[in-house]
Amino acid sequence: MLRAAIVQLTSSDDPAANMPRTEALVRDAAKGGAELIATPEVTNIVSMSRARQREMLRSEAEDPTLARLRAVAVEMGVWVLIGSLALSGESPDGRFVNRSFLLGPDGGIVARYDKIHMFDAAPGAGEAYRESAGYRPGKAATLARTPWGGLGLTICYDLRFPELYLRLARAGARLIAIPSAFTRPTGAAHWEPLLRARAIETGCYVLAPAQCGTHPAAEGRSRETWGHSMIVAPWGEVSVMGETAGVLFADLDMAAVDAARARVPSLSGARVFHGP
Ligand SMILES: O=C(O)CNC(=O)[C@H](CS)NC(=O)CCC(=O)C(=O)O
Repeated sequence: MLRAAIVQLTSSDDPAANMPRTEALVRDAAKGGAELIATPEVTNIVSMSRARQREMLRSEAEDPTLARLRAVAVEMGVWVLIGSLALSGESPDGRFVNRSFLLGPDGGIVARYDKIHMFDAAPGAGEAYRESAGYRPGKAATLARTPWGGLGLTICYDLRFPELYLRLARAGARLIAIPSAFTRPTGAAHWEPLLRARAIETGCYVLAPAQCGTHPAAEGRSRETWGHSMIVAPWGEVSVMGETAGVLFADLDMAAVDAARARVPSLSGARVFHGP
């Protein structure tokens, strides 16, 4: 059994204000017995302003949220998946990166992953995002080794690209992280079915900690996120949060991965075919 926890947050555009709230919930999760604790996409800052991001963001080496959570991982003796940090100074073209970190219980960085698929979309209600203008996309899928098996690292909009998940599962993933900051319109329409589909088609546990609530407006644009953080079992059963910050625990029986794959062997059953 793995006791896992996901943390739901309403991150603001001030990393120094977000950090103690994040740390408090990670500590609550550890005190509740969680061995693996996952936080949402852009745990350190949600901002609609590139100017504000340029002012507040730091490089990986200087990021205070990363340093703080590494210390918490050591102190509490837990694995922490920082869903992502927005970081500057990592790309020669001046763009930021949207990077996940898996921390081991010794505080070491076990794996890093830069979000591959950038959210360039107009999901409705006058909202438009051009993530690729602000962030440099990653180019490499990442599978981390953990005591519970392979953990595939992905982020938010990646959820819509099922090939990535099939490749992670075929390479050995038994757990997949999908930390997110979903919009409200796409969350209402797509969040749960896409997460359940990824869990069912890969036969993996899916951990999907998300941002929720209302984030600071800037440049005349506001931002709300969907919340409803979820843990999905390989057979598709869901544990779900509401729309406010907090922690969700789940006891994961890793044998359910093998059981689901034995009942329906679609992960290993793909055939080579021609066309269209
Ligand atoms: O902007 C930042 O600082 C960090 N990046 C994000 O929050 C990204 C781009 S706006 N959000 C998503 O990918 C939501 C995807 C989504 O909602 C969907 O696929 O429907």
